Order: sequence, then C-alpha cells, then structure tokens
Amino acid sequence: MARKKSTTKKKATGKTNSLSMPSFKLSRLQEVIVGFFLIALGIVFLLSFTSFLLTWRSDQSILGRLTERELEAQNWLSKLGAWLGNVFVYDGFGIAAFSIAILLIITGTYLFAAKRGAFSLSRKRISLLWIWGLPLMLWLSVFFGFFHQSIPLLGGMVGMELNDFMQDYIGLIGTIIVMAFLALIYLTLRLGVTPEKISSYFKRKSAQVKEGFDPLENIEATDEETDWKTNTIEGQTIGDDNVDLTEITITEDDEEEIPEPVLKTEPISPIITSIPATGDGDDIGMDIEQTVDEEEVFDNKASKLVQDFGEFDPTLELSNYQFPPIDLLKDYTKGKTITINEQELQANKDRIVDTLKNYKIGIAKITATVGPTVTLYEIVPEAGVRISKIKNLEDDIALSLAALGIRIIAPIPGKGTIGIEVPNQNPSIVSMRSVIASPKFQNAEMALPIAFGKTISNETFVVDLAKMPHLLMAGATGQGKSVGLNAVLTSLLYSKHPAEVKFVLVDPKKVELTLFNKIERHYLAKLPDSEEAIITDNSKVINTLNSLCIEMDQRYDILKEAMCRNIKEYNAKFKARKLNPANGHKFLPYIVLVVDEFADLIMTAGKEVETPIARLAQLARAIGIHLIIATQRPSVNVITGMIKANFPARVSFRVQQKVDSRTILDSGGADQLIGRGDMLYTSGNEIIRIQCAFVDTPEVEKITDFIGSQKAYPDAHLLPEYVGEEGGTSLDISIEERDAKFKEAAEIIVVAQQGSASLLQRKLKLGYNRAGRIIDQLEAAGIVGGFEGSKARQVLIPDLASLEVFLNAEKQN
Ligand SMILES: Nc1ncnc2c1ncn2[C@@H]1O[C@H](COP(=O)(O)OP(=O)(O)OP(=O)(O)O)[C@@H](O)[C@H]1O
Repeated sequence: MARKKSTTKKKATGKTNSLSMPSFKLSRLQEVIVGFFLIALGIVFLLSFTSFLLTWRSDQSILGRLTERELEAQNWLSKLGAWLGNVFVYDGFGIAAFSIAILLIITGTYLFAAKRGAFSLSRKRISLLWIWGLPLMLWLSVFFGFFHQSIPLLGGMVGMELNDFMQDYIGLIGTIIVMAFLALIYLTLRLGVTPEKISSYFKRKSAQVKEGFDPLENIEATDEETDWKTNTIEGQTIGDDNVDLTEITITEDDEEEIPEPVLKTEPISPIITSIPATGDGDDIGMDIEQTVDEEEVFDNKASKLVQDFGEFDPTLELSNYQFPPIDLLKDYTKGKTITINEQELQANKDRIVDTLKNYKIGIAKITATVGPTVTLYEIVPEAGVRISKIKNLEDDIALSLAALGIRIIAPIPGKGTIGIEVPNQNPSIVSMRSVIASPKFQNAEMALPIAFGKTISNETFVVDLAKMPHLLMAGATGQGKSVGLNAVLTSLLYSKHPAEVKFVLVDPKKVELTLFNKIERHYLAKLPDSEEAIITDNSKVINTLNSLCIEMDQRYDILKEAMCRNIKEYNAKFKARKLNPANGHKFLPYIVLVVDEFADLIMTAGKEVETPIARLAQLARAIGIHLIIATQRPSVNVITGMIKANFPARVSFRVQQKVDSRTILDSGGADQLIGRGDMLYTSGNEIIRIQCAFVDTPEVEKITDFIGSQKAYPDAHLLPEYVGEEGGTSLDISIEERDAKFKEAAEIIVVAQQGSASLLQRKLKLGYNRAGRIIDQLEAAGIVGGFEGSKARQVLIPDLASLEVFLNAEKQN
C-alpha cells in the first residue's frame, strides 16, 4: 500500500500596498546608464564589506590617514574599501549593511534589464523592496547588537548604540519584547504570515510525520525521497488477504503491480492516514483522508496589475492640478458669529404669546433658535390645545404678527411642537467661505457634495447631488437663484478634480454663467463641433440634450458589459484595473447639466426639450448624469407633471404667489420667504429653511481665473455627436466616399443583426463619430434601417451570403 503525498504549492500572498514611487521618468538610455552605475556601486559595496570583515583589524590603524598616498590598505578595494567598510559596517549597521549592496544590485539590474523581460520586477516592487529592506536592515543591526560583547562587528555601532539605548530605558526584557513585536509586524505585513497559515503548515507536517510511521508501510515499494506523483485506483480491490480497500493510492513505483492504473489528478491531494486491520475478526483496515484547506489565490490579474502599477488614478493627467484656495472667497462675516439681540427676541416672544392668547391658545413653553436670517420660536402648546386649531389659524396668526417672512410650521415634523419663523432685524450674510471651510463639507464623503448654506439652527447644510439625483430650482427674479447656482457650482469646484466631474452649462440669459468659460478645458463638456462650451442658443440645447441621451445609452451599454449597476461601482472596478481600456472601458466622470432659465427654453423649444430632459431625469441617475434646472416662472406649463415626477429634490427661493410655491414645493411657504437667498429645500418629505450661501461674481471670477490659469486638458470633454433627424435621413453617399471599414462594419452588423454605432465602436475600436458616419453610410446603402431613437436600427440583410450578393450587385450597377 502506498500513500499519496500532497504537493500543494504555496502561493505568496503579497498584500497589496498602496505606497507608490515618485513618478520621475528616465529615458531608456538613462535607465541603462543609471542601472549599470547602481550595479557597479553595489558590487563595490559587496566586495568592500566582505573584505572588511577579514581585514578590518589591520586596516583600522590607517583609517585616520587615508589621504596619505603611500599607505597601503589590506582591503580588496584598498583605501576606499576600508573606508566604506568602516562607515557602513563598523560605524554603521554591522553585517546588516550588506542589505544596501544587495538592494543596489537588484535596483540596478531592474533598470538595466527590466524592460527587456530579462528581469521582470515592477517599479512598485522595487520601491517596496527599499521601503521594507531598510527597516529590516535596521532591525537586524539592533538585533545583532545583543551579541555586541562577543562579536562587536555583527551589529555595528548603530545596532549597538540603539540596543544599549533601548536597554537603558526599557531593560533587556522590554527590548526583546519590542524587537519580537517588530519582527511580528514584518512577518505579518510583508510576508503575510498569520496564525492560521502557521497552524495549517504544522498540521500538514504532522500528517506527513504520521505517514512516516504508517504501519502499512511495508506494503509500499517507495523511496522517501522520490518526487511523488499520484495514481489512484477507484473501486478496485487488491488481493491482500488482510486489506480490502475501496480506494487505494499508490506511487509510480507500484505501477507494475497494478494493471492499467487510472490516473486521476486532483487539484488538492488529500493526506491519508491509515488505521490498520485489528486482526480480531475485523480484518478491514481503513484509510482516513484528511483534506487540506484550499489556499486562497489573491494573485489574479487585476490585483497583480494593481500591485504593479497601483490603482488607476483618473487625476493623473492633471496630477499637478491645485484646488482653489479658500482665500479666494470673501469672508462677509469677518469672523463674527450671529449676534443675539435680546430685546428683539423678547419683543417677538411677547407678540407671539399675545397673538396666540387672542385665539385662546395657551403656551406651556417657548424656545428660540437664532439663525442667520430668521429666528425659530418653538412653541409647546398647553395640554389640550389641538395642533389642527393652530394650523387653521396660520394665516390669522401671520397677519397679527404682521411681519414679512413669517412661516408657521404646525407641527414641526417629528416633534409635536409648533414653529414660528420670524425674520431677524439684522440678518447676517452666510458667506460661501464659511460653508466651504466647515468640517461638514470638508469631511463629506459624497460623490457630488453641495454646500447650500446654513439652516435655521445655523448648521451648514450639505447634500449629495448624486443622491438627489436631480434638482429643480425656482424663485422670482432677484431672489437669489443665480447666486444659488453659483454656490452649487462653487461647491463642486472646491471638492472635485476636473477628471471627476464635467459641467454642461445652458445659459439662455447669456450673462449668468459666462464666467465659467475660463474653465472650459478643465470642467466643461460640449458637443464636438461647437465652438462655445456654454450653450446660449436654444436650438443647440436640443442637440446637447440628445447628445447627453446618447452618452447615457453608451454608459448603460458599458455598465452592462462590466456588470455594474451604477457609475460608482463601475469606476471602482475600473480603478481596481478590473476593466480593460482596450475594450472601450474608461473612467467615467459625473456630468452635471445646469439649465439657468428653463422656462425660456420650454417656451421656445417645447416638447423637443421636454422629452430628452424627462428621459435623462428618469434614467440618468445610475450612470452619473445629474440635472439642475432653474426657472423664474414655476408655472405648471413649465414644470410639467413629467418633470416634477422626476425631480424629487427641489429648492425654492421667494416666489410671488402661493400657487407658485405649491407648484414647486407641493406646499405653501415659499411666498413667505424674505428673499436675498432665503430658501426652502425639500427632497421629498420635510421642508428645510436655509439661508443660501452668498458667493459674489468677483469671487467666482477669482476661482475661475485660478483654475483657468492652470494646465488643462487639450479640449473640453467631448460629448457624443448628435446628428439631427433630418441629417440622418438625407444621406446620399457615393460608394467611393464610403469609409475604409465600411465592408467590415457591414459584416459585423449583419452577423450581430443589430445596427448600433456602439457595437461598431467596440468591435472596430472606432470613435463615436466615425462609427456614427459608417452607420449613416450603411443606412444610405440600405443595409440598416432608419434611426429609431435609443433602439438599435433594424438590419435589412439577413446573413453574410446575402450581404456578399448585395455588395457585388451594388458594384456592378
Ligand atoms: N444668499 C444670499 N445672501 C445675501 N444676498 C443675496 C443672496 N442671494 C442673493 N442675494 C442678493 O440678491 C441679489 C439678486 O440675486 P440673484 O442675482 O441671484 O437673483 P436671481 O434670482 O438670479 O435674479 P434673476 O433671475 O433676475 O437673475 C444679489 O445681487 C444679492 O445682492
């Protein structure tokens, strides 16, 4: 009977380390020279140190007089060697100094030969080698310092001094504990040694030892030193009187004894221990298979790429990009916090109490929260007063208090108290600077953080645009809408790198967003053929919106291919190098579409605008396209049911009438605001009153100047080309003018029976425009059908043979 030997390969489970090497680039020639230099230096060190170990006693006497030419040193590298040895070994790290020589040689060899495949180490690994190698050298040196008394050269001066120093302060035992702890850290972090691995190693070893005492060993015709291969015979019985096994594993040496063994290779070989036959009537022995835990393989291709090159960094192209400093924003409050005017508070309280008394509403308690522009008086009514009574008296109470901007919240959601908001006599401005500098914004882990301003309790209000996922803004003219839009854009400029977010700006008023022109090549996206990135012409808006729809469809295609549900997952996967750029994958920036005057757009373009806006609003949230739509006129023909249904997050500045407030917020209140940035925000449930942060035009100009003066991308982010419907049908392209890849494309389309430009893009590695042109040519030729919105075009030729016949016939005509 023989046994099976497990030969499980142990894989290095290198932990991915995010440390990266400084990125300076050398030409190939420089690499060879530097590489050679490092190898030579390493060899010099190696020879000097080795020789120093043998000759240091004799050379030490001349160390002080190295400049004297006639003196002779015993070191193989003469005076230089003696000096190097003294500096690095004697005065330095002892024999651990050899690490430096080895590291130099490895680095040199990498630079010298890495690119040619002779020595495949990555830059990252080299940097890791140094990062781990130097502390290891220090540790060894200190460790050898323990033996300083007997062999002084072992740990060198550094090792001895550090060891002595530690012992002076924490004693010998303390030093040993610290050293053991450091060794443990090294073993765990660098070599991935864990208690589980050690115990599984010992289990395997003990199983192998047990095998050595296997009582059935005499049956084996084996050689302990043989490299075992496993042959298994299943369901066969060996004619041994005492042993009757249903499964026997044998070594190759036994091959001739077993007729035609069935070779069965198993990925992980079980270890077999045996229980011999007892002999007392029960003459059946038994083998017990002990399974070996499968090793976890961390070393897949993506993690190897990450290990070698680090995670993909989308910001690399503009790696020196500087975010605008906070000083560009003005501090309107000059460090002052809100001043509490006690007289004003008292007067307001008295009026509230008196007014409510008139309506026979008793108050149990009243508290005031002073905000930047309004103060909230929170009232706990006396027991027995019904909230509905107060709610019904809302208008009367407001009239009695007779101040503009009073808003009654009865009850305050989740509290059961009544809130009365009264404007402050001296409102304070909430500066953009204060909200940007707030920890809430700075620490916000959001995809698209927006600092709107401060709530009534003076807290900075930060929301994630990506979660909204679209925003509707309304407000009568002069109430702070444009400032609000600037606050949104400023928040994003202060938090997102140009690689992470792109804006599509639509400004029919032509003046509000012009300042952002300066950051066109950093942050803006535009159509390929347009000159201006900021769209002021309504007819161009239609093309841009349709182009965004195409972008959306394309993004959905690639997300589907990457099996991701949303842009966040997709980008995370791309950063982890799990998606191959050669297959059309790329890092996807968020796209924020801002329309400053939506009413104007709807009036001039109507349905043509509403349809793509509604489509984007319905579908674009998962793929990172978010819309911000502002309007002066929140009337129902502008904010239609379809638009409203898809914009759960809404902001309203002051509006003229209650009905406008209802249209935008589905409740009143916005008509009672005091203007100048006083706004209400809702994301579907409760309504929050906020004082919008104020950012003036000169501040925005400074920010855009600062960004615009930095290195930029060659062009604005290009959106897919959109060919209007007329453009798509009036095709009259002659055969000679067809694209060189026309035939190839036709074959792909016919085989897939799917007429989509993105298919051609992927298969033929074309840009969107060229693929779109080919599709147009295929349509003109009659191979695919007409444009059908987001659906793929119909393919009119059933198979390749028919295509061949079709193209030949075309040539002959
Ligand atoms: N958050 C704010 N804090 C203080 N003052 C503000 C704030 N927002 C706006 N204002 C004041 O109101 C004025 C008008 O604001 P803004 O230009 O944003 O109005 P608008 O609603 O965009 O008007 P229009 O629709 O006519 O462009 C500003 O010049 C400023 O003085």
